[in-house]
Amino acid sequence: MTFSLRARYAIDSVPINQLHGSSSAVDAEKELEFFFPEEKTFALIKPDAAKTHKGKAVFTDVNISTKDLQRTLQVKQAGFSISKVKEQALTREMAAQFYKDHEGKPFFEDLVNCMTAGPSVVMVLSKENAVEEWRQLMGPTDPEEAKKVSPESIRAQFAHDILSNAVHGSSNPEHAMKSIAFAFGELDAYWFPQGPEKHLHCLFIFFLDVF
Ligand SMILES: Nc1ncnc2c1ncn2[C@@H]1O[C@H](COP(=O)(O)OP(=O)(O)OP(=O)(O)O)[C@@H](O)[C@H]1O
Repeated sequence: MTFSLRARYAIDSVPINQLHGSSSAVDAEKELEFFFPEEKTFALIKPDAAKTHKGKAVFTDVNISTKDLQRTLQVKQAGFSISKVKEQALTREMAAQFYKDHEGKPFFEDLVNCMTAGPSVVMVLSKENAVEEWRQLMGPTDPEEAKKVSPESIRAQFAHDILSNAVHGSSNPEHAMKSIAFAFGELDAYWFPQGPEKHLHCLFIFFLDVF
């Protein structure tokens, strides 16, 4: 004989109706968003890496199914949704503005040159704790250090050197919003619907009485 979850818990003298299941895919999405809010981060594949790896590598575990897939690096078990992606060639003014915190440092001119050497791939990535997790996935700034402490990271695998280090990721949520506005416009930074790439895979069930 089989019992439903509700029936089984009722038999165990736990108040009935303590389970909830989303009544539709739309409700499930709303409830998931409520309990597991997604964060957005800004990610950029720098010109050298975008050129070198163009067309031969893919984001394997990201929910993306567009032709832009061809232009991204291979990232395993990342679990990000790519909400926005496009190719963009930064001007010198844009690159200098983007990295203005580093103005005056000895590598600043080289950094601007590196960022304007060709088109970059810019993306908005969504996931719970996206900012921190993308930075972990990138690895340390210097690929030599990345190879030692985080050999699976993107920089350990794809960076050329500390300057031409394959990828950028926002360092905090506020920077992420500013960079998204910079690349995609204000509206996109503060509101945009989930992209068509985001698929709902799970049925959401939670216990109402556990807290
Ligand atoms: N010592 C250095 N020599 C040459 N280039 C450097 C050096 N330090 C940093 N850079 C370049 O400047 C960028 C910004 O440096 P930052 O210290 O903010 O590192 P990061 O936060 O790991 O990188 P990013 O801001 O690109 O995500 C680096 O990604 C790298 O391209």
